[in-house]
Amino acid sequence: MLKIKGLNRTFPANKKLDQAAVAAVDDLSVELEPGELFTMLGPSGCGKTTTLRCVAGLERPDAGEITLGDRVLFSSERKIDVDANQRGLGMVFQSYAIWPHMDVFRNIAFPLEIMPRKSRPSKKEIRVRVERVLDVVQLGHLAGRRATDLSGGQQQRLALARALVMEPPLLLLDEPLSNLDAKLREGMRFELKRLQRDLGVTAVYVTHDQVEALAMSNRIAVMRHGRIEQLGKPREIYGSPTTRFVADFIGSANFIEGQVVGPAPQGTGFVIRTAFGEVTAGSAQEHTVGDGVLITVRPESMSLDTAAGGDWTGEVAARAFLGDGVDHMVKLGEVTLRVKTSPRISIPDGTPVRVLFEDDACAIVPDGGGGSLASLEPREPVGSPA
Ligand SMILES: Nc1ncnc2c1ncn2[C@@H]1O[C@H](COP(=O)(O)OP(=O)(O)OP(=O)(O)O)[C@@H](O)[C@H]1O
Repeated sequence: MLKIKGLNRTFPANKKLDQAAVAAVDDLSVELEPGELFTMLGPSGCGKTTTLRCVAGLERPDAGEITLGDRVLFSSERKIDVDANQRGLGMVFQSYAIWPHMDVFRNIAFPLEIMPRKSRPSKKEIRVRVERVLDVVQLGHLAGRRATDLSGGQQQRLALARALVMEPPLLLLDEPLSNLDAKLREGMRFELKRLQRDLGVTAVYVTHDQVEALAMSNRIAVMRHGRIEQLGKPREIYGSPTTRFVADFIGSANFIEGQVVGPAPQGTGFVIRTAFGEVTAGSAQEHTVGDGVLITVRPESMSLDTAAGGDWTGEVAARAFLGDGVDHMVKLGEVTLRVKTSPRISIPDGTPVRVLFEDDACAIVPDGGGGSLASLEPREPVGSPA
């Protein structure tokens, strides 16, 4: 499958525009498994699109090697750089450029019709292939409609059908759902995943939307500054972030500083003393008594008790109704914790509350990455006032 080795792409400085050089992709290596949906996730500017464009052949890397099966697509050492249109990859980008003057059928057939004569399928075969992908993306009943008369979601499926009709060994998807409204985007996530799985096509998916990445991917590479910060299954990335950056970027983690008191009396993990009380936290690493650590806890792994008093007592500072729950921002001294409760619970601002932790709620962040504590304050709740 796709193998990327030591990929580098630096955009040179531009003195006129007063721009410094940017290492958009910095020594990136990764190997995809056949049939997987592999997501590159990260904030704007972390190098996701540049990596994808290098694979597509739309961007020339400075160094590295890209191979697909036993075909070398790019190698700086061997001076190989296969043209984009010779790589035979399927691509769906954010702005899915459909041809407005053609109907749905022609939009899909066209890439086959313009293939070089010796590899071009017969007219009959083109028809069969187009009808098959129309079926897959469930647009068969709209084959004769003008592409511009389709809804956003239908246009998106059309773009996908046009990529699939080429029967590519690898599908490259760059934020293909970002132009759709929230409801449609959610539906398309599952549809896209179903299509990709049913067809058994390997896909590289680029997004900055962590929910999308968690919902769709077999594996996620969280990227930062042109490098992969963590690579793993969605559950691993969410449950066991290995750096502060990943914990903060995926979901809406809380962070609390503390000190190791000793091993937990039961099971694995350590007892951590914090300014607000003690808590047990799991860890993939060894720690000694007195170690300063940072623990992370998910908003949905805590609950609130209005019979306040004792350790972990704070005050509700703000709330936001999210539909499937209520985010309570609880102020404990200098720290604000985001606690997600069931939608039936709404505790008024100013109420003293005690924060309770589920078993295995807390994990010690190994902290391989940077990010100051100040930047790790929970973001404002997104939702309407509860
Ligand atoms: N043609 C270019 N010339 C100069 N700098 C560029 C060029 N293309 C990208 N960059 C820079 O390279 C870095 C990585 O960009 P890239 O588009 O790969 O990021 P991204 O993670 O896909 O971001 P986004 O989610 O905003 O698309 C950014 O700092 C960007 O400004």
